[in-house]
Amino acid sequence: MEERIISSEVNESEISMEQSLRPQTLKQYIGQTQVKENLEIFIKAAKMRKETLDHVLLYGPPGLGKTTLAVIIANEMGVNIRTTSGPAIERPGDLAAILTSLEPGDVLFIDEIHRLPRTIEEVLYPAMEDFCLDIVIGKGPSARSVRLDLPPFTLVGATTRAGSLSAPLRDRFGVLCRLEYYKEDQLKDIVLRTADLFETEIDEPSAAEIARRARGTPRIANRLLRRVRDFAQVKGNGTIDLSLAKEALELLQVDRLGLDHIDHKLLRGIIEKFRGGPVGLDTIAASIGEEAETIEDVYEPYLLQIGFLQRTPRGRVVTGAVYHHFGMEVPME
Ligand SMILES: Nc1ncnc2c1ncn2[C@@H]1O[C@H](COP(=O)(O)OP(=O)(O)OP(=O)(O)O)[C@@H](O)[C@H]1O
Ligand SMILES: [Mg+2]
Repeated sequence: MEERIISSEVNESEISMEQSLRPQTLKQYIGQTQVKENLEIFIKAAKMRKETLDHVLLYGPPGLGKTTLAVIIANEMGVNIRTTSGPAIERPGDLAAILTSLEPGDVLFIDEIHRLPRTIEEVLYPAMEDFCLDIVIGKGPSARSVRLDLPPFTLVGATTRAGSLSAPLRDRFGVLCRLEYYKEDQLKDIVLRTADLFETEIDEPSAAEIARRARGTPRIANRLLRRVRDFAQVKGNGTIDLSLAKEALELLQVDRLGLDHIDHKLLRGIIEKFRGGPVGLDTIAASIGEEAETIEDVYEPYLLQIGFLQRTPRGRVVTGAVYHHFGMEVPME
């Protein structure tokens, strides 16, 4: 897959920069009001009772702040966080090693928890429910099972695919938090906050312009800001104003809704080759030379979110908004 500036997934070179931009407290975390309010109450209550926080599942598209929230939860609880991911835990022993090394109250963060192998999931159930671990020692007829007590801990799981989580695992989380795409004014605040951390001067209209093209996603907003800042340094005096921001975004080929040439290819393809649809996902995939799964996971979610695409039982359909966006006439039925 080619690199896209508006990709919601993190690229290698951004990882350390992202870490430095992460808000550290619920107060600093912009948007997601409902999730924040809930967490604030649950955290307060757990602290008053001097208990660990219930297990928390964070789900939603990439780049919306799941990892950030996991770190914040640990900070607000005043405990350590241990981070791992579903695919990193291969054998029950891997999980046992992590669990037995936790301090009471710690947060264990499992990213991409939907990719946890089933055999590991089963080890996790009693750990989540009763803070204990059943492990089998030895092999064959002499094998016996021993029960190990664990320190009480909070599991924070994150996933972009809540639907792929098994029901028994999902049911063991006491707190379910669904992250939503951000609104423009929230993204604007995120851009202003990041610019402040970068010590870059930017005015509100420019921040709003970047926010508008960020596909509801803080990660993309921060990435666009970084590119615009580079442009301002090279072409100007480092300060970002609206005309400079627009010029930079134009060069990045991100249109005023945050769509790039791949989105355009996809949407125009459906209009030109399939009269706007309905057309099956596999047919679209073949016609633009992409994997169906990539379209479904990476390209489509935002287009569905802004109402440019609709899923029907007979396939994908582009909406009138797409014709307007391209300055085309909406065809008569
Ligand atoms: N509410 C927020 N306020 C300010 N910045 C945010 C917020 N949410 C996310 N960010 C910023 O966006 C970037 C991406 O966030 P994060 O890594 O937490 O996303 P994620 O949901 O874990 O993504 P992935 O699914 O790829 O793991 C971080 O650098 C963080 O600084
Ligand atoms: Mg993450």
